[in-house]
Amino acid sequence: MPPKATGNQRAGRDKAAPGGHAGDDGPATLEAFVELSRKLIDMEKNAEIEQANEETSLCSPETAQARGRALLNLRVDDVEGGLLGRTLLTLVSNKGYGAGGPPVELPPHKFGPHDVVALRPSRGPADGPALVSGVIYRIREASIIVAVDEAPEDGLDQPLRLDKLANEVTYQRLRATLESLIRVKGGTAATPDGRPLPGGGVLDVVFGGREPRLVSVPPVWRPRNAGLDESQCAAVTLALSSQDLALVHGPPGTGKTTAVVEIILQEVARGSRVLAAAASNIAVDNLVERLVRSDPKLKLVRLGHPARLLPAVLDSSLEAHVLRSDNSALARDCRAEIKDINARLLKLGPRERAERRALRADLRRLAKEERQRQEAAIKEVIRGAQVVCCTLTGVAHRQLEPELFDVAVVDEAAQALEAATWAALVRARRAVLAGDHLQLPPTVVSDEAARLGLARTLFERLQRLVPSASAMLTVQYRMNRAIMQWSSDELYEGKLTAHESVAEHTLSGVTSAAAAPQASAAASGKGGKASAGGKGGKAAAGKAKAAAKAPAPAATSGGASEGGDDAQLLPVLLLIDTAGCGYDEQQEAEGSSYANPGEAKAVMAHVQRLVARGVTPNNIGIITPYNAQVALLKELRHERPGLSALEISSVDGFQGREKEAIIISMVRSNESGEVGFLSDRRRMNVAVTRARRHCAVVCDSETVSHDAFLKRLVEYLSANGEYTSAAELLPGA
Ligand SMILES: Nc1ncnc2c1ncn2[C@@H]1O[C@H](COP(=O)(O)OP(=O)(O)OP(=O)(O)O)[C@@H](O)[C@H]1O
Repeated sequence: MPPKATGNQRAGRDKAAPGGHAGDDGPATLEAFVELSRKLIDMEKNAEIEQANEETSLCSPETAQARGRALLNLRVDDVEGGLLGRTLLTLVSNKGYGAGGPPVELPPHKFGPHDVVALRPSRGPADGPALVSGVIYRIREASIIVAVDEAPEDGLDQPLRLDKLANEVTYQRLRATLESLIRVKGGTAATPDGRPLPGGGVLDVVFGGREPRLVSVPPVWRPRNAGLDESQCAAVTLALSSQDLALVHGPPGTGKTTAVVEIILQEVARGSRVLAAAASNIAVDNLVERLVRSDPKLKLVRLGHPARLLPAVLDSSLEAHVLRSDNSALARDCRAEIKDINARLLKLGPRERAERRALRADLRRLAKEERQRQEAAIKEVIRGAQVVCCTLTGVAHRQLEPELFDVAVVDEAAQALEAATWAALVRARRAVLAGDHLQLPPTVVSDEAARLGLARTLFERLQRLVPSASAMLTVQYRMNRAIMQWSSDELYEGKLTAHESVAEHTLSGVTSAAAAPQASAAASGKGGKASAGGKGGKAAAGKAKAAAKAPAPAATSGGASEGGDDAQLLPVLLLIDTAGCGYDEQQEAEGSSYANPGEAKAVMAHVQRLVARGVTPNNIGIITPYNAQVALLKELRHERPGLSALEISSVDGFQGREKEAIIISMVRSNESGEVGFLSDRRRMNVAVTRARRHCAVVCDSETVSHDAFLKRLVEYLSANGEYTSAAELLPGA
């Protein structure tokens, strides 16, 4: 049974660290893997359905809305054609309708782009028939745009509710992949026209105990991207030399996608046909954008529902290619003729039977021809593509069934379920997997399924199983060295180095000089000093001393006023300690997410201090592992003018992204030293490494230091950055 407090499996639910399977290499045989996976996928599907039911149909509409799974009392503000034949419905709140002003902000919700949703009458039953279902195209503060195949003719002129639907297709496809794996091993898996699926070589490495093979002489290749570093070049060489399987391990900011783009371009240059896939639409789009930018002549097609694609890649979509094709023009002619015949049919009298029959026969013939022309257009575009890009779920789409590839390249492979990854691998002779198993694993709703291995990825397993097939990228292009070093030492055996372009960069490089004088006044006397108040006073004072003794040069900002007050006020690393401030955590009434109102105020005080120093809000991100704290911080943001561009999200929401300044709110503060999933190394690794120039951690050092890993983080921040007590940020609070 899924946890009650669901709402979000990614954040807010405190559970054992997912993927705590160190040393567990998973089932040894393919048969055991398939059997276990079938069971775990069913568990996961049931957990997701149960979660959806609990949060929607089994509770009152108001509770469903409070849990973020439903939005009530909406109205359609706009119906637009476009998006390659789909219809876009813009939904806004009915509240305040008619008052003449702009639509009011939607209540907090957990809808995200690409979610499958149903639109129903607000007053009807939650599990009643939908007026229409579709995919979320865009989300704004006051509106949600849903892409549907066709707008319903009736029913949109009443108060509406929007519900998130469980997406069962994903599970059906995962099961189908598992079945095909058995057939690949037996040599009986084939395309519809009888060609055998080629993924057996990779299966032999993973389940047959065979060592990955390399060509005897590594191929010579001329980089398309002249700026690749040595470790990226080595990864490309390994991938091009591999005869079955290569892994690219890319720690945060090390240019994993840059290396993947180069691998794909090199493969195309030597005549390979490439399947490029990733678990999420956003990762696939990112890859498409980068590939098209690197080689505008590349024959590339992006498969997927247009609502799920970024506008920048729509031009590469299958639909856009098909619309441009000759077959498509002929199909359009058929459609025009069909329309014409239908109009003639309407005008015929009841006696003109023979003519009616003849026109009907014409209609059938034209409809068949239109379908055939469209299918031919689709086939032609896919066949002609050097690179086919789609999500791992999309690989199982009917349109790809007849297609085979020389190499399957999977980006963000450490965030993909193993069964999903195999969908791509069985379609190609060779595979390249890129990812970082030391960042967040795939999202799994069922705790039990995660515990039994569903969150363990093929990438993670292969890192241990065949380390010789893996190349690690070691130069990072994001973080100041002081931010990177903690992550490097804790998770990457100290192997990372900071590229010189970022190693010393600080917030002074992105502040507007105009704001500085005001800033000094706003923040004067608050940086770099320790407070000694309340229950944590002693510890705080002790740590402050340590920090004062060892301020690393790289850990404070330089820039215009090197060494002066400004430098002190914009440190690279900052620990804001709430120990002794009495900011106790609070657990949600329903569920197990936590919030900490006192800590939230301290976080916002630091945001304002940064803004006063000239850091623009769009350069600042707040990361907190708990949904309840995300909601609380968003309320505080709303109360403060000028902060709408400040991003506040769970760790998952920030994976793969970066900000100049990151503030981490750890939330947990209790007498017993409970830290929940804060102790997940991978979660904290992602949080810290989103920061380019400034990382502030707001926490109760006494509580979190009960965990050895977090204690080391607190000590690292104290020793290499500045320390301040939250009491100093909020005097008199
Ligand atoms: N060899 C290089 N020289 C200079 N900049 C680079 C190089 N490789 C990557 N970068 C830069 O580093 C940043 C991160 O690169 P990229 O997006 O490829 O990394 P990633 O590893 O996929 O990122 P993430 O950490 O989000 O997974 C980008 O701004 C990119 O331009």
